[in-house]
Amino acid sequence: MIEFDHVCKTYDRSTDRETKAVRDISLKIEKGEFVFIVGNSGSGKTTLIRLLLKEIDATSGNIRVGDTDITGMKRKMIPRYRRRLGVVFQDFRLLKDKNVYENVAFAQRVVVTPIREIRKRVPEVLSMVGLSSKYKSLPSQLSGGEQQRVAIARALVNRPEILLADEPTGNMDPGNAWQIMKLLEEINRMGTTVVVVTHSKEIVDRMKKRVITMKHGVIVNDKEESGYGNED
Ligand SMILES: Nc1ncnc2c1ncn2[C@@H]1O[C@H](COP(=O)(O)OP(=O)(O)OP(=O)(O)O)[C@@H](O)[C@H]1O
Repeated sequence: MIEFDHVCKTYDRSTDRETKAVRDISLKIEKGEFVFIVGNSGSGKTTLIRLLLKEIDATSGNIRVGDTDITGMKRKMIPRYRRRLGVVFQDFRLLKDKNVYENVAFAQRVVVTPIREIRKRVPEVLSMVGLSSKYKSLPSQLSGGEQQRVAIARALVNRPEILLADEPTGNMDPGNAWQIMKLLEEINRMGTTVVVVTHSKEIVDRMKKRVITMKHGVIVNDKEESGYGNED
C-alpha cells in the first residue's frame, strides 16, 4: 500500500553543500501494518514523512500509495490525495483559540463535509480518544497527552487510510506516551495503517512491531516485531 522504489531526496542548499537526506530507499508497507521508523537525528525520518505527505518531491525514484503514483502527481491533485492521510506532529499544531470540538470539526470543514456528518463524527472520534467530557476545553487547558489525543482525533475524523505520526510522544512523560501508543495501536487494529517516527527505545521495545532503522539516509535495519535496531 505504501511503496518506495529507489527513492532519493537531496535538499538543495544554495549557500552550502547539498544534503542527501534520503539515499536510494526501497520500502514496502502493507495495508493495515503498524511500523516504527527510528534512527538518529538527521537520519532522514522526517524527510520520509514529508515525501509521503507530498510536501516535498523526491529527487529520483518512485513513491506509490495504494494505486496512486504520487511521484509525478499534479499540484491540483495533492489536496485530494492528502485527505487519504492523517498526520500527527510532536507539537500538536492545534488552533489555540478554538476548543477541542472546534479543532476536530475544523478539519472536516476544510474538506467540506456536511454539517450533520460533522455532528455525528466529531463526538465519535472524541469518544474514541477518551475526551468526550472535554469537548469545550481550549488546548491551553489540557495536558500534553490530552492535546495530542485531540490532534489524533482531528487526524482521524476524515477516516484516513494511513496515519502518519512524527514524534507524537516527543514531549511527554512515559505514562502519557504509553497511552498515546496504545491509542495508535487501537486505531491500527480498526484497520488504519500507522507509521510512527520515534526516538523512544522503550516504546519501540515494548510495542513489538515492525521497526525500520535509518542511518544517514539509508535503511540499515528492517525487522518484524523486534526491538530497536542497534546500528550505532
Ligand atoms: N528543508 C531542508 N533543507 C536542507 N536540508 C534539510 C532540510 N530538511 C532536512 N534537511 C537535512 O536532511 C537531513 C535529514 O533530515 P530529517 O529531518 O529527515 O532527519 P530526521 O531523522 O527526521 O531528524 P530528527 O530526528 O532530528 O527530526 C539532515 O541532515 C537535515 O539537516
